[in-house]
Amino acid sequence: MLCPLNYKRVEKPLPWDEVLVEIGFGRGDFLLRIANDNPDVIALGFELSGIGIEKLQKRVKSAGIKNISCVRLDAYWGFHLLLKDNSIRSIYINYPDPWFKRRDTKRRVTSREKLFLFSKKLKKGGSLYVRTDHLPFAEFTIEEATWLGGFEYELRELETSEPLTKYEAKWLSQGRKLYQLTLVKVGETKLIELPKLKEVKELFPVRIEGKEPHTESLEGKEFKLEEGVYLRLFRAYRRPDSELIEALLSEEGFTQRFFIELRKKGRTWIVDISPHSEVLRTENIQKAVNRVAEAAFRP
Ligand SMILES: C[S@@+](CC[C@H](N)C(=O)[O-])C[C@H]1O[C@@H](n2cnc3c(N)ncnc32)[C@H](O)[C@@H]1O
Repeated sequence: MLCPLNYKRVEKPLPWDEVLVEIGFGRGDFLLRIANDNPDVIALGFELSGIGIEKLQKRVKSAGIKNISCVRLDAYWGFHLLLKDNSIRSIYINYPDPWFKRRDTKRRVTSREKLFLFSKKLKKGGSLYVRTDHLPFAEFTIEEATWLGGFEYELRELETSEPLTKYEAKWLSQGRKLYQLTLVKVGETKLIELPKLKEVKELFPVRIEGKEPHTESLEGKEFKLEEGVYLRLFRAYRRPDSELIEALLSEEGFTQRFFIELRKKGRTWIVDISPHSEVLRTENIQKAVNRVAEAAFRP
């Protein structure tokens, strides 16, 4: 099993029909434990921190655990891109960032859009377990789940002296009260429209004959490629026969940062994703290449 697994390269969705998923595994103590306790099931972890991924990779290797996989990706997009509907037995979220301010509630890992997606991917009867030291976070999650429908819930105070994770140890040492919220998928939810990321098999370079680029004029520009899809260009790096421009593409909130390369071959310039940038190949990445080629060679 790959840990880390490169979500840009794998066939999607992954072929797994029975998965345990942890969101934000930190050091990985809990993920290792559920993998050990359930050797016949895949335990998949999503984590944004590269350090967390590296630490887990080392521990998985040295312990010789075969049923763990991990991905460095926002769990929301991980669920969206990688997991089959009705394939998850349990989802675990231990001590998520609470995003205290009301205006930040959309960022919370249990906002209604995310709960909707989790529900789609959970098997019927499957559960989402959230541990937190922040009671308003648990109450927020209950409000969101109640609005959505399709879940039963139980909220209880945790009585433990054996920490499961780094943050659990930290909060226990400070004498904080801890809570466990369990949401069980019992039926269908209200529908929420999900973003559409269209992957393509291949990206095609653009060829421009007999003109010279002026990437300097693109620095700092922003383009709307379609509704909800924005391309922002940063610094350009120029040499006589090759130029690079740094780009950020946001597709309904899924962001990718990469370089677009312009390379001269004879009288032809070839515009393509730099071989040093690996991207998730989407229709909009192709549009970004096309747009840069068009704009860079405009007289
Ligand atoms: C407060 S720490 C808790 C870590 C660990 N679960 C523990 O209890 O010690 C939250 C972790 O979630 C990760 N994280 C936050 N948002 C995430 C997301 N959308 N997808 C994946 N990981 C996320 C952060 O990088 C961080 O490691």
